Amino acid sequence: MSDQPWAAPTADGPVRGTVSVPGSKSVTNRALVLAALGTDGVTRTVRGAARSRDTTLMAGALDALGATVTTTEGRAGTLDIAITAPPVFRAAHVDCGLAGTVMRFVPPLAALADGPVVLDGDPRARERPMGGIVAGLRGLGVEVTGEALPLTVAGGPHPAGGEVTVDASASSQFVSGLLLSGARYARGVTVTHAGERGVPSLPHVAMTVTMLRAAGVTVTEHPSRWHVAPGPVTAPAVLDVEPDLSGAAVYLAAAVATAGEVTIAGWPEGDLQPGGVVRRVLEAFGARVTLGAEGLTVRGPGRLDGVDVDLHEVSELTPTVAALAALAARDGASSRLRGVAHIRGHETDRLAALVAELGTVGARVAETEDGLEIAPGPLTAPTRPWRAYADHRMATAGAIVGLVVPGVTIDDVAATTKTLPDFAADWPELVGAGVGV
Ligand SMILES: O=C(O)C1=C[C@@H](OP(=O)(O)O)[C@@H](O)[C@H](O)C1
Ligand SMILES: C=C(OP(=O)(O)O)C(=O)O
Repeated sequence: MSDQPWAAPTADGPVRGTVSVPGSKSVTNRALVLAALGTDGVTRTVRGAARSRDTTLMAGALDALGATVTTTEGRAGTLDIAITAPPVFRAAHVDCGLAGTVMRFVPPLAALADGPVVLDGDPRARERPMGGIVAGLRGLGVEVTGEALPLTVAGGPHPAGGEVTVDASASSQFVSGLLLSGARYARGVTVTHAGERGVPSLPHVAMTVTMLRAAGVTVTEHPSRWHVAPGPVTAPAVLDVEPDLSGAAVYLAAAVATAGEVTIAGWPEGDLQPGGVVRRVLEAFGARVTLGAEGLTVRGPGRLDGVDVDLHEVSELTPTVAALAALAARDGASSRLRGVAHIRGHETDRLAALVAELGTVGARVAETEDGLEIAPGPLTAPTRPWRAYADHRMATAGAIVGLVVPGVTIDDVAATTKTLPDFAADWPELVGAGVGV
């Protein structure tokens, strides 16, 4: 973290520009895992990966476990990461950082190693929920020491697999993690979710299923139950990574907040990420959204509408939506964000963090059992620097607020490198120059 808070640029008019966002960390990290699980000795290339902390951590984890990982410059600032699966994974120490995808996707793969694998991460990572992975692995015949990070997975290298019931209401990544390596378990893996709440972020489980199937794995889906059959894992030789749509939403929010116009180049046609939901959420604020040859374009309204949205399926959008809701409140509109109780276990407790940080600019935000309520009222000069809590999306939420509230500074803009390595340079350029970045 730098000692100096970062001055968030204030927009002196509508923000206009075209933005190319980095590849999705969710797609990249699944692709890296599937390449490392390959059963045919073929080298696979994950093309267009972001140079972000989470993807670097995943590549580092797979390297430590014995995969051959070669990173080269890709097009437009991206990375191409070539991965060859090892004959057998080896004992290792794995740094998960603060990456949910690393801490939940790697332990099931570590069970295929021929020795113990120790996983640890940032201080906050030790507080993030791991129950579904730990209980799930034990139910599948894998010895795990610890209930959260630091964890040791004993290694096998031939885990039995079978059927397991877990409570995945704290994170969809419990399900995704168990499924991703499931084909390499002797009996495959069947995961049933049983919990007080449903599995959040279900489109991310759908992403896992789609990418497994593209890797030749047989997956059967039922409500709250998924089965991966044992068998070969043979992902395509080149795995292309789509732009990160949750990252894109931050740049699009600049148009929504300032009655501007922002285009995201290369908006994906498929439904690997919930792009349609991103569009609908921004439209709820009164934005106009169009998809054309040049990409997805959002035009912001003069006055923002309040929103009443269930973000259970797209919970990682919550900080962005909360920032826009605070701006709508300034226009006299109240908002309600629902279905996101589990984000108390994200990079930070995002509900508490949003109440505290939006409060520093005078927003009247109350935490509910499963979300936030934002009451109408003016925004005022910040009382102190906006805290990022090492959370990329808290940092970008502060930047969105800073577009219209002069004087917002962010204590740790480097937190954005978790998924958006160039944010601290791109954002001022977009806000100030009104040209493509
Ligand atoms: O599998 C994934 O790539 C992700 C799943 C979601 O996690 P939760 O289900 O814990 O919300 C999402 O919020 C996270 O940013 C990425
Ligand atoms: C929740 C998030 O990340 P993670 O993959 O670390 O859970 C996120 O990116 O908003």
